[in-house]
Amino acid sequence: MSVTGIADGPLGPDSSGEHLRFVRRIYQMRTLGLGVGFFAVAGVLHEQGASPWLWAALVCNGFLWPPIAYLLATRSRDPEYAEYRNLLIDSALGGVWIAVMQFNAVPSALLAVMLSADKIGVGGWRFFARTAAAQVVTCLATWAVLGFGFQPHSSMPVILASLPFMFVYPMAISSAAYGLARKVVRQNKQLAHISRTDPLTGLQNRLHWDDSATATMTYCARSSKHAALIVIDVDRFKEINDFHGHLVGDAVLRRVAGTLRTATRMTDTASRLGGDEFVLILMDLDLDGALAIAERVRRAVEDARFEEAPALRCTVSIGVARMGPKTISAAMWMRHADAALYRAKQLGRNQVAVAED
Ligand SMILES: Nc1nc2c(ncn2[C@@H]2O[C@H](COP(=O)(O)OP(=O)(O)OP(=O)(O)O)[C@@H](O)[C@H]2O)c(=O)[nH]1
Repeated sequence: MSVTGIADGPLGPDSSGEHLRFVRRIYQMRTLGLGVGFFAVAGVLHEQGASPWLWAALVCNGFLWPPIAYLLATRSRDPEYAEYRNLLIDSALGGVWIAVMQFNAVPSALLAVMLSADKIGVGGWRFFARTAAAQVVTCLATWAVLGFGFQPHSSMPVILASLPFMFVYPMAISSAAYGLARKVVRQNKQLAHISRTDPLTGLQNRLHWDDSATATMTYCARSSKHAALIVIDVDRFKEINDFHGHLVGDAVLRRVAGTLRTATRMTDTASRLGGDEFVLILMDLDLDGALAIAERVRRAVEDARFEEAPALRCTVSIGVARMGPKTISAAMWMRHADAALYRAKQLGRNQVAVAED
C-alpha cells in the first residue's frame, strides 16, 4: 500500500534546491496517503484475521517507509532520480497489498486509483505506465504466492475504514495541484516581466517598445490626444567606458534611467533600446510639453555627479518627435525622432532637437 502526491514534473539539471523541495513535497504526500491508506487495508486484514507478520508489514509500509524513502532520496547523489525510484516502489507495494486484500473491491480500487492519479501528477502518462506495470507484476506474483484468493466483496466496516483515504487524499492532491497552478501563474508573470525588462536599468527593453508605441499611437489617434516620442543618447559614451571603465558606464546608464523615471508620469513609457540609447513615449502631451520634459532630462543628466568618478560630467543629446497626422507607424515615428537626435549630435551634442513633421 502506498500513495504519494502531485509535484512538479521532471526538473532541470541545475536545480538541486528544487529537487529537495520535490522530495519534501512527495514525503509529505506519502506520509499523508499512507497514513489514511493504512486504515483502508487494515480494515480488510482485520476481517481476514491476518497473521502478525502481515500486520507488521502493513505498519512498516504505512509508517516506516515514508521516512526511509525520504532519507534514501535526500541522501542520494541524485535525489530526483531516487525519488522516482521510491515512487516506483510505492506502486509495487500497492500491487502487493491489492493481492493480499484478495481484490477487496473498495480499498483495492481506491489504492489503484490513488496510485495512478499521483503518478500521473508527478511524471505524466509515461511514468504512470511504468509504475502501473510494476504494480501489476507485484500484484500477480503476490496473488500466485498466496494461492489466488479472490474476495471482492467489501463489508460496511471496510468501506467505513476506507472513507478517510477516499476523501482526505484526493483533497490533498487537489490542494497540491492548486498550489502548483498558482506557482505556475506567478512564475509566468515573473517571466513575462523579465522578458520585457532591461536588467541593468529596470526599464522596459527594446522587445516591448514597439508594442507600447503602437498602443499609444492607437489610443491617442482614437481619442484625438497628443503624443510625443523622445530619443535620448548619451554623448561620447564610448569614451566614458574607455576612460572610467564599464562599471562607471553602467552607473551612468542607471542614472539616465532614473532621470527618465523621475521625469515621466504613470501613463508615459520609458525604455532602454540598447547600449546608451533610451526612448520615452509621452502620452497626452503636446510638443511644447514634450520639449520641456526633454530639456528637464538634459539638464538633470548634465547636473549629475557620480561617487565612483567625481570628475565625470556626462551629457545627453535628445531628439523629439510629436505624433503627427502622417505618423502611421511606430517605426516611422522612431525614424523622425532619430533624425532629430542625429541633428542634436551634429549641432554639438548636449542639446534637444525637434523633428519636422
Ligand atoms: N557600460 C556599458 N556600456 C555599454 C553597454 N551597452 C553598450 N555599451 C557601450 O556603449 C558604447 C556606445 O557607443 P557609441 O554608440 O559608439 O556612441 P557614443 O560613444 O556615445 O558616441 P555618440 O553617440 O556619437 O556621442 C559602446 O562602446 C558599447 O560598448 C552597457 O550595458 N554598459
